[in-house]
Amino acid sequence: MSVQVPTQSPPRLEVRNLYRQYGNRTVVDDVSLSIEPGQVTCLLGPSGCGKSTTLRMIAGVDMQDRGEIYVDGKLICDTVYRVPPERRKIGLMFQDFALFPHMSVADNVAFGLKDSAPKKRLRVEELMEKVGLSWAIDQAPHHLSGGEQQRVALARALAPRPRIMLMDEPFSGLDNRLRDDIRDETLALLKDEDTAVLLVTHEPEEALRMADEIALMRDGRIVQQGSPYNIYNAPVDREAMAFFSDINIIRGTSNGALTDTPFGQFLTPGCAEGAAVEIVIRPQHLHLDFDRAGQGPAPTAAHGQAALGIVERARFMGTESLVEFRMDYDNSKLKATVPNVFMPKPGMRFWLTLRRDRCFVFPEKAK
Ligand SMILES: Nc1ncnc2c1ncn2[C@@H]1O[C@H](COP(=O)(O)OP(=O)(O)OP(=O)(O)O)[C@@H](O)[C@H]1O
Repeated sequence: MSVQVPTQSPPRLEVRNLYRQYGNRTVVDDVSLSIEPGQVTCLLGPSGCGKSTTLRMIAGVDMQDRGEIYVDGKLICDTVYRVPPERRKIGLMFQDFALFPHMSVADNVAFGLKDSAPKKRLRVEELMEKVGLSWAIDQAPHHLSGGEQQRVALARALAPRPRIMLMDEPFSGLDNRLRDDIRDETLALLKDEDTAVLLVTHEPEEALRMADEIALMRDGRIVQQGSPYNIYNAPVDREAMAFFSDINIIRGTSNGALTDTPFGQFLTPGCAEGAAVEIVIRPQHLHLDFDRAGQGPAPTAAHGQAALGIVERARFMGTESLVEFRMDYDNSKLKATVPNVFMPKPGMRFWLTLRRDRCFVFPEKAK
């Protein structure tokens, strides 16, 4: 009897061990990624970390020094073999998406299509309806607003049914309110077309909002890859945590498997005795209690021990308030956010506790 081995289809896009050097500087350092149809992966990282260079190599407009790129399991580029950009079935969308000004919207969208005129028209009409711009099909691009032009650019990029869409900060030229709408519509359309998407951004909110998977990049390398939830809630190191929000750092020294802090003891297994340790927590996970004649709340398992802080400054931020404290134990500063309006006066005393399940312990970085 023969046993049927289930065959798994290869990822839509797979990048294996890409390297790129400019001069003697490595700007893309061993980057590997794989993206399934209908999946959005965000390449997220600070300016200059190598995101656009990675995208350009996948698009075929730059060439890697090492590594391979596959589409649907087929090699499209290594250091010897190279499918030219126009034959990769990859759509591109960049911040400066410039439509052709001398062509109508319909001709712009049909630009990459090789079908007969009636077929082209059908595809253009279908896409214009999907982006909510059927009324603008025969207009000149300059009659449309920035957001509408962005939608036309999206329709143009999607018209040839690319199997993969590469997007480099495509929404950064739009104002905030418009950007949220266009992001959501774009996402829905890309999912509808079952396109695999690699989106480059340096904005964590954009990645959290759009990505099925985030690849966090730093100095040319992917330092962490996973779902937005995991990247946010299980950061690999302090920098990964700080990329998404403000952080507070409480420093201590490991004493075997424990580290003493003014907020109580923390388990620090694996840290050498005497090693410097950082307990890192986001401002929204600090808890405040009023001072009761010099007394704070009793220690609990969930919040540990309370430490006294003196208010230095409080600011209202819209949906929450940010309070900055000078800590009584060593004059260090800690920040706490509180929902809604909470504006204590400078000099007021509060007892601060930490949500222990939201604390991360990292070895202190060598200076
Ligand atoms: N053609 C080039 N020649 C030399 N250096 C380059 C070239 N292209 C990019 N670089 C350098 O490589 C590094 C990575 O650039 P890249 O554009 O990939 O970064 P990025 O993460 O996309 O940044 P940003 O978000 O600012 O666009 C930068 O330091 C950049 O100056």
